[in-house]
Amino acid sequence: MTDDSQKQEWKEEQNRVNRVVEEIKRKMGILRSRASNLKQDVIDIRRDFWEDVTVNIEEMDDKIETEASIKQQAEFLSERERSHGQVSERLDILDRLKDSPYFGRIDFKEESESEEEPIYIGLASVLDEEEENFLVHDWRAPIASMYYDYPPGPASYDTVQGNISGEITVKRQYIIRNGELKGMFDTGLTIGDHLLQKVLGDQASTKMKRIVSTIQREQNQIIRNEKSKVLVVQGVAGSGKTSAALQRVAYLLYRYRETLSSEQIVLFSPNPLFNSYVATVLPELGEDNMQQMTFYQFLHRQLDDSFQLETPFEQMEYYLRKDGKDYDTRVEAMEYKASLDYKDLLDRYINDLGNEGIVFRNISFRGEIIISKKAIEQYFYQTERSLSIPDRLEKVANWLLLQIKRVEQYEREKDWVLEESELLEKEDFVDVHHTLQDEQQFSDDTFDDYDREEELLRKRVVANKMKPLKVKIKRLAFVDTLKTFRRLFHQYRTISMDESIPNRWTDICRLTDDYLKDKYLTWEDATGYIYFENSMLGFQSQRTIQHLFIDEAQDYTPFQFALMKKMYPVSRMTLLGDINQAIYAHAVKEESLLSERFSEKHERIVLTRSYRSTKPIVSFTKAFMPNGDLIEPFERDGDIPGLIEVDQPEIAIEKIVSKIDEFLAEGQKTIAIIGKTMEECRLLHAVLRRRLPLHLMTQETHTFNNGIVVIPAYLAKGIEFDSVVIADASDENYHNELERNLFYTACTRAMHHLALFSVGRPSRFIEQVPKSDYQHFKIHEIAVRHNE
Ligand SMILES: Nc1ncnc2c1ncn2[C@@H]1O[C@H](COP(=O)(O)OP(=O)(O)OP(=O)(O)O)[C@@H](O)[C@H]1O
Repeated sequence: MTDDSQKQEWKEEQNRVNRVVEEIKRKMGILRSRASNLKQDVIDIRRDFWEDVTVNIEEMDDKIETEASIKQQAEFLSERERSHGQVSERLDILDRLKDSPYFGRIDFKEESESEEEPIYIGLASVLDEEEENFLVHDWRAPIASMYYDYPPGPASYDTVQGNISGEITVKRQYIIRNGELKGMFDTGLTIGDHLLQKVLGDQASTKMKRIVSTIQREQNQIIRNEKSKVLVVQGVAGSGKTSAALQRVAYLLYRYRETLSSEQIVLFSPNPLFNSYVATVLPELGEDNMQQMTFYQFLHRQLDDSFQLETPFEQMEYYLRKDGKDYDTRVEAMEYKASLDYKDLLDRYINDLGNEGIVFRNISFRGEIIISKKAIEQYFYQTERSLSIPDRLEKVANWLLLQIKRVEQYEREKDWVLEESELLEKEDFVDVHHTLQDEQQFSDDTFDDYDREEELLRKRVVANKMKPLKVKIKRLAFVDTLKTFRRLFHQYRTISMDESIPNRWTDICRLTDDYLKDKYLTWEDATGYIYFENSMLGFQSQRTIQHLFIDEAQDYTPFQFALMKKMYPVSRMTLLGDINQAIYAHAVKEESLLSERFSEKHERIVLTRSYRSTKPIVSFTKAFMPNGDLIEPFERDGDIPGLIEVDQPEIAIEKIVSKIDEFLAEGQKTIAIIGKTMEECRLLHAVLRRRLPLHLMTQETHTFNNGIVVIPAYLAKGIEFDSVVIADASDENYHNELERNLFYTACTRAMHHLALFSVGRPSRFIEQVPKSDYQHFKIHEIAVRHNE
């Protein structure tokens, strides 16, 4: 193309941008006036609400009419509010589009057509003034999929009517800012390295970015996958798993907008910090956020307040300290209780409980046992054995409610009832009075009014008193689930040792019971207990949830996954994770959800390209991971990582401070000093806070700001920083297999710079990295003295 024709083309493209922006602005004008009319409507309806409804509650007919009138008015109001909400959302999207209406274009010639048609792709669709043709297609529209899937040449896409094929003659990318064309590239197979280079070279932020303009082909397969009930994504660090997951949510909400809403989607995230990190992506894409929670929150909300639940991070700290009480026993318990073998053991126990062993509670009223646990037990074990335990308990509950009715009749005659009737609420008296009046309409007999009133009052007193008891019975609180669960660790303590039972089983039983006695649930016990409780009392399944996303899926145990399947029985699942970032104790022995042997029927997508970090950082980190050669860096240049080895912690601190000063001088915005444990981080924070402005991130931290943070590796999961400092990369700190993964996780948080410090011998993992891939400085005391 000659210079002139290039200029001409640029001009034409800019003219088109202008036309589209004009149309967007015109539409915004219309919407603004619609929004203001709707707002005025809402204000008027609210102000005049009670004037516009006919309120008359004297007669039954009037009452019904009044209710209908209120309902109609309320519906009218909520319809206006809803419309106002929709118009505002559309305005928000158009506002974003007016600065950058599209980012891509393909010229597509359908097989049956003679001419190609340019398809412009942006964040959302825009129609022309006549509302007939698309000026911009939503990136999630079926036709837009070709932009992500094909280079110029033959291409096709699926529609509800079937597959449409043809040829892409042009594939182009744009950078448009404030309505001005800043860049334009014709691209080949991958979506322009140009643009990707630029986006990836930008600084990290405390909020995750959307990636719609540069989605890669393999990521697009995840985003648009509709076939699989269970989709497993194994992707190396920084390969865009979380990004793909979030764009997938946006895609699904668009694709199934008639039937799917954001409340029907749940994302399980690794820590509370991550929740806020990803919270802005969907709103920026014009969609509402899905429900987000950590697995800890999920389990915690199912326990009553009397339990104290250990967090996974506390378990991790215990594991990493390596010197806790009963350490070996507990570690073995962590491994075993993660497994499906343990779930089988629980199932076996639950099955046995169908014949004997459930511990029940006495039912007491006013300090007296009214139905003994023995009687409940007898009743339970007489019920039909072929029924499930929850069904049998339901029968017991019904029986108990009948018994309670009898007790109620009997209690009504007692003296305490009359005394307490004086404490009744005013409404109770009014109610009783009304009942009496109603009764009198049908009888002339008035001489026993007084007796009848007392009778009604007594009934009321006893009913009020019994109410909480009935509620508890309906909730099956007469089963002592905890005691029944604890029995397992007594009853099965000397269980015949099959292969799956761990060697330290007897000790595990003792230790488990010690914790449970104090109502302390260790993290490894939480899933088992909740599974047990739900199996006994009936699963509280969430049938409305259609899609479940599990990020960092490698950290979930097979048992946890089995529990989720029970809790979300109709949900499709997208599991995303990286086997190399498995950092929990159970991962040592147990099958991961991401391994090839994962027993669930699933479709698997593997992502091997790492986008987050510069090529030198990826080369450094892949060198010490098994199968690291499968990790492909994205071609983005940067400094090679530097390791400073010292023999005194004080010198390490000095060096860390000067490194961070360097980063700050370069204008780096987010800097993380990553430690292995919280204890290490607290120490670092205590020493460094006098020298640097920094924040300590703990498991309670829910948000973070630009600047310097001190954070343990396990809390930095899923997030990224411009520069990362590994505070102590010594062999003492990182030498076993889980520590390898922890170290990998920590280093791969860096986008642009990675600096490591080691007090004493550097980790054996660093020794696996070719010398040419990092700079190694040794500063020993002698040398320092010498320098002085
Ligand atoms: N197609 C893409 N276009 C632009 N940026 C991308 C793309 N894919 C990934 N990225 C960027 O790469 C970085 C890593 O992405 P993301 O956090 O989704 O990866 P991940 O696989 O979940 O990482 P990890 O497992 O290490 O937490 C982010 O900054 C993201 O914006």
